[in-house]
Amino acid sequence: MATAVVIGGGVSGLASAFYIQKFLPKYSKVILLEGSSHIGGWVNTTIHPDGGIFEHGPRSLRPVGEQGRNTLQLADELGLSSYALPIFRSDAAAKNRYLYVKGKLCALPSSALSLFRTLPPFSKPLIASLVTEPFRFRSKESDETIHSFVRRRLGQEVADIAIDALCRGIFAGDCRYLSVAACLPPLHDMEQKHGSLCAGAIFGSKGPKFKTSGLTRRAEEDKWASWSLTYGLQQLTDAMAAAVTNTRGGEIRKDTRVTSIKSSPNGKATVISESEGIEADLVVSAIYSKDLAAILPTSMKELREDLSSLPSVNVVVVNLEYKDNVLPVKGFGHLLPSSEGGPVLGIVYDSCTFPEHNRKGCPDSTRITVMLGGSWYNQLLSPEGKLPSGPELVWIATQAAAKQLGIRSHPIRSHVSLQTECIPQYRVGHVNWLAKVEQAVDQSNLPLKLVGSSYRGPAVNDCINNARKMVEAMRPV
Ligand SMILES: Cc1cc2nc3c(=O)[nH]c(=O)nc-3n(C[C@H](O)[C@H](O)[C@H](O)COP(=O)(O)OP(=O)(O)OC[C@H]3O[C@@H](n4cnc5c(N)ncnc54)[C@H](O)[C@@H]3O)c2cc1C
Ligand SMILES: C=Cc1c2[nH]c(c1C)Cc1[nH]c(c(CCC(=O)O)c1C)Cc1[nH]c(c(C)c1CCC(=O)O)Cc1[nH]c(c(C)c1C=C)C2
Repeated sequence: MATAVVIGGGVSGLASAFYIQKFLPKYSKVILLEGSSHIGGWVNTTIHPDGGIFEHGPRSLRPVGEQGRNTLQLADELGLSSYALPIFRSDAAAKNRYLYVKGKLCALPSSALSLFRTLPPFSKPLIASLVTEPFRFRSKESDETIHSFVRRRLGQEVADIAIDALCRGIFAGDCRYLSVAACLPPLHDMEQKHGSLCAGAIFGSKGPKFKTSGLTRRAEEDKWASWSLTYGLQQLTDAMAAAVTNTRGGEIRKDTRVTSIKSSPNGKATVISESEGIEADLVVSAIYSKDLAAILPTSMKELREDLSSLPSVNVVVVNLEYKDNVLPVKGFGHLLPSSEGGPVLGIVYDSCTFPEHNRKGCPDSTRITVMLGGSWYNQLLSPEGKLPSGPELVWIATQAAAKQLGIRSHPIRSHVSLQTECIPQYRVGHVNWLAKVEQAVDQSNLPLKLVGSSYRGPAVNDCINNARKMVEAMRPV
């Protein structure tokens, strides 16, 4: 009888436990240990008694690529297909994304035709950057910042405005530090293999054609741009948790923080929490690398130091709800490039993307989420280093909505969450860092595997797919 212990009950830990049960029957016991009372990690949905939904973490998933299809397949397996809420590619919520620059909302290009127009805040049509792109020099470096990569290939303006904002809207981070090889591997590979992004887009492999069924077929045939679930994204992690506990030998223990891992002489490990020690044949770490460093044996000094060196950012998430339809435009949301200054990263127009999540009987109400902080978190702090109080943060977010969207009314409901160290920042050299860390783990005497947003992508789809790949690599041939 073999035992697997999964540390961390976020989407990565839940997916690891689910796939171990599915593909590795030799682990007759699969025990997931979660330090807090909440299962799902950053996936966290509040459903108010009137049916109105606030997402405090991720809110939509992409259906495309290996990762996107894998999550759809998982949702199918979990019996969630009738709960899927798609955004179609033709919907305003899919087509319209905005930048807020110099006091104006500026629509980003949403069609091939719009590439030929000069769209503010850009000084020339984006096609001008694309036609010269194949002739830009190819870097000899194995990695560089996203900003320098895009400036080199597409010009200063695209890097300073569009890519700067995009990195704030995905990593809450600064493209002048983030690694292109680790954060945007498809773009990096296009240059490495084809010499240019345009050539890569034209001649690059389109990837194998996958057989589709169930949700993957619906998503492809009906042209989904992204999706959520009737009860928000936590419905996915709740269903994963239910599947794990309903399978024989599966167990989830909440409020069980792992304090150390020790190697045992028989190749096993003992996973120690405040209440007990569990002897495990396999240990999966599904926690932030810095948290893993803190529970590894002190003898693993270099690995602990490496794991601790991965930075991450704090994000303040403010959900606001207004009684009426107060949005001046329809779309997914808007982002602010860092040149705008201040701690506001962007605003998501939740009631436009998922009107089904509005409170019952109030289809015209407006829900938005103001995201603040990230790499600019310090700008939120007082000179004494103190974060404003909850009501002060609601005021800051409401003022941002008033200035950027012209919303003058008072919110009828609000919620503030401080998400501490929530998005790891893959800086230049991350790929080498990861190779070194993984080699050290393989050579250690612990039966340890690493998954989670610290390593190969922060998107929920990445977390789930990387957990599946980790488990599949251990399948007997
Ligand atoms: C505001 C925000 C918006 C986002 N938006 C999107 C989006 O739109 N789309 C998208 O794809 N992704 C989005 N993401 C990213 C995505 O949500 C995360 O990267 C992903 O959920 C990380 O999952 P994880 O399981 O790897 O880690 P986590 O969610 O961090 O889970 C780790 C778990 O381990 C537990 N833990 C830590 N230490 C211990 C210990 N010692 N013992 C036991 N348990 C421990 C923690 O309590 C936590 O529950 C967003 C993230 C944030 C913060
Ligand atoms: C303003 C801050 C943030 C917003 N979302 C996130 C932050 C930090 C976090 C986040 N958003 C997405 C992902 C997953 C990426 C993936 O590979 O799937 C994460 C970690 C999705 C996403 N959000 C935006 C884009 C372009 C993407 C990529 C997927 C897609 O095209 O849907 C842009 C965006 N994010 C936010 C806003 C307001 C915004 C744009 C208008 C909020």
